[in-house]
Amino acid sequence: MGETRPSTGVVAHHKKPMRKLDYRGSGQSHRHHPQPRHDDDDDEREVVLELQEYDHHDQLSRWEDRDVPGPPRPPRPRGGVLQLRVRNRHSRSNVSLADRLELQGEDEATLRELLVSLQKQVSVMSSNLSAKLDELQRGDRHLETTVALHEIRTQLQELTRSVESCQSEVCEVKRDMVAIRSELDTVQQVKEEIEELREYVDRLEEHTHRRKLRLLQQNSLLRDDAESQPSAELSGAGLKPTAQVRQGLTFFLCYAIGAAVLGMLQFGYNTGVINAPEQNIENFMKDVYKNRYNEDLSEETVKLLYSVGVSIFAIGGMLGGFSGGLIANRFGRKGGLLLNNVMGVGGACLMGFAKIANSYELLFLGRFIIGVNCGLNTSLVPMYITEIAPLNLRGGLGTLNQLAVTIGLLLSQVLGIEQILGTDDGWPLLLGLAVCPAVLQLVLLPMCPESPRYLLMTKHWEEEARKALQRLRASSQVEEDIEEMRAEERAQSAEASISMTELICSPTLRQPLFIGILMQLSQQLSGINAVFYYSTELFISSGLTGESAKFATIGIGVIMFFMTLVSIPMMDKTGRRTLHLYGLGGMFIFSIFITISFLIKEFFGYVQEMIDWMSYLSVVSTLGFVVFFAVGPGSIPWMITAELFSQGPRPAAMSIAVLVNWMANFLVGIVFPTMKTHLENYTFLPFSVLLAIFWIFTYRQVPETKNKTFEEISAIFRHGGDRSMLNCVNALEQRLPASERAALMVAEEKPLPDSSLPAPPSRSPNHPWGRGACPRPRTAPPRSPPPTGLPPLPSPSPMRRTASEPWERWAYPS
Ligand SMILES: OC[C@H]1O[C@](O)(CO)[C@@H](O)[C@@H]1O
Repeated sequence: MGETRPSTGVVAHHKKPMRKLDYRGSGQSHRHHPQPRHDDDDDEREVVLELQEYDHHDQLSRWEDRDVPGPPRPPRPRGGVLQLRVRNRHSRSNVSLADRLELQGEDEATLRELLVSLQKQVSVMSSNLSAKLDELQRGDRHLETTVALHEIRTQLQELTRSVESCQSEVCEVKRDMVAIRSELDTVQQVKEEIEELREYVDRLEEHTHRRKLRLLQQNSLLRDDAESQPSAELSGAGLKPTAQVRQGLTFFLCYAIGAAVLGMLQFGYNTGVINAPEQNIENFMKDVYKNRYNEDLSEETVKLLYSVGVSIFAIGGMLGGFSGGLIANRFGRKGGLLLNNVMGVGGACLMGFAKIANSYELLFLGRFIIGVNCGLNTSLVPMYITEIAPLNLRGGLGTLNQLAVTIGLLLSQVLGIEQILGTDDGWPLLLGLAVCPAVLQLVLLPMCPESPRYLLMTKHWEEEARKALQRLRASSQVEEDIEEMRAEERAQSAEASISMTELICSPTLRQPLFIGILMQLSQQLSGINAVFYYSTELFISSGLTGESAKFATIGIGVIMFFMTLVSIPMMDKTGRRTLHLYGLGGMFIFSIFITISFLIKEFFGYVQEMIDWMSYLSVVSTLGFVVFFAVGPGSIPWMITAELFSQGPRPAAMSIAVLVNWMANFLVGIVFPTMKTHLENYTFLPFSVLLAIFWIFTYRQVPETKNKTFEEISAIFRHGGDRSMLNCVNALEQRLPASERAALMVAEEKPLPDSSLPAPPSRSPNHPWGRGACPRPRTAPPRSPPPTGLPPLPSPSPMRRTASEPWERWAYPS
């Protein structure tokens, strides 16, 4: 009974022929049965092992050669087929028994042999089989790989499509790259041009610095040599004597400053005038009330009414100070001052006639109007002085603002004593005398020139500006000043004026504005007015008699005046920042001494000697406090606020800073009595703390403005308020060796050839912005070079040559 397995027909396809392993045991070992073998004979016992094997590689390669994705392929045949056929010869039925027995022994041995051989064969087969299985398994992996490859192929095709679309994108990107590259070239070109422009500006700045240096040195040299050197020597050195006159104190400069500071005198006078006749004014109020309502005013109400009279002045001051910038731009510095005097006269008259009119309301109104007048003065006068002063005298002349304030204060203190006008009949005249500075200024001011900076940079009246400068400098050689103004104008993009909102929002102007405000606060919150308003009381409370306390207060005014006078020459030598630091530092120390003197009185008041000593200490401390105020914080805030800004933002900045000053002044006046009640011996301690804070702030933030042009000061803030520049007086001065400085003085006095001057960079005609499209929107086409040989300068806008409005014709008679 043969057991067969059908072999698969796929065999025919294989390259490798079917391998047929034929193990026929009978033919190998049995000699008794040499019968021929018949494959189909079922007597024969045979073992046939057929092993069919596919050549998978062949099959795979044929499939894989088909590159067109076809229908799903049939599953591959799994490996090969093993056929094992065992046929038993003993299955024949016609064999005899003897034969059978004979055969049995043989057969057993044969069978055993066969079995052994079969076992061998099976083991060979099994090892073959496992080898085959291994192969087959490898074949499986091939098949799986094929499927995977198919998938990969599909994905590859998709990938190909994506690559194609990517290629088109790459083309586009390439085109963009080309465009970007050309733009980069353009940017590079622009960068180079900016670089050139920057170099040009640097050279221009250096040129201006050198010119300034020459002017400064001329002045100091001429001052030193005026007595010792013959004029021939000066001209031999190439220095024109006119230069000395031009940058020095000319008659018109002194005249104009004298006329202007009357406004500050007015401020000082009205600040102090109300203190001395306090009792007389309160009597007047009581009388008026009694006459009107036929009843007495309570002491409290009188005090309240009096404090209204005092503080309404500060409220007017705030209003006037704040509107100063607006007035300065609309009517000019001189024009504004002239108009302001109308208010000065009006306010003074109202106060002077209040008693005759039997009305304390008139007194209040008069105080308010004179307050507005003083507020405007504190804004306009420092602005005017700063603008007309030559660079090297700006500090000293700026100090005259405060000197005038102290004169006004002193005058009011002296005139206010009982022996002069501090009486029930005298006080209206005392207050009404405020008409004098106003009238005097009305008379003097029309002859003064308007600020040339205002004329040139705000109004663009070049001719008027030149004339004004010529009068102020007493020379026709004013081109250098004009040039400095133009440089400033160019640097600020010809901004005629800047509004307050623009000022507050501008990042470059915010820092100087903050400094300006803090400087004003350092003046008022130092506690100076606490001393001024309440000094008599302070002295009495620290042990002085009423009489000596009054004289000590006048003494304070006198000291203040002299110290301010002394500080004038120091301003342009030592510098504003340094003096302000000295001033605040000294005030801090003496404020501590004031507190100590109060404490000594508290704890050792029972010892008479101690009381005497303490009175002495308190007077000396207060005087010291005032002396140091005069050194710096008295005058510097007024001038430095004007100095910190260039022409455009200056009026708006002054308005804000002056408003802050008045507000702080008002605050101290209102709060100090309460402080005294609550803090007692420690009343001055808050001022000490504030003084320390202001000192630190000044040290860290305030730049030195001495000998710097407005443009140079603005540049400090444009460059981010570089701390290293804070105390630098003149960067270029320090960079130049002494020999070069001396050479410059001589060489630069001669007109400079065009070639020695920085040449403005020219823009290529194919510049990407196009010709003339360079972003300098506010400048106009260049004009012809000025005589000093500087490069062509742009003019900000068409010049209006003459005054046209009625007030202008009145203010600037031609
Ligand atoms: O000189 C003292 C006076 O100076 C001011 O500070 C103005 O500069 C006044 O507020 C003060 O009364």
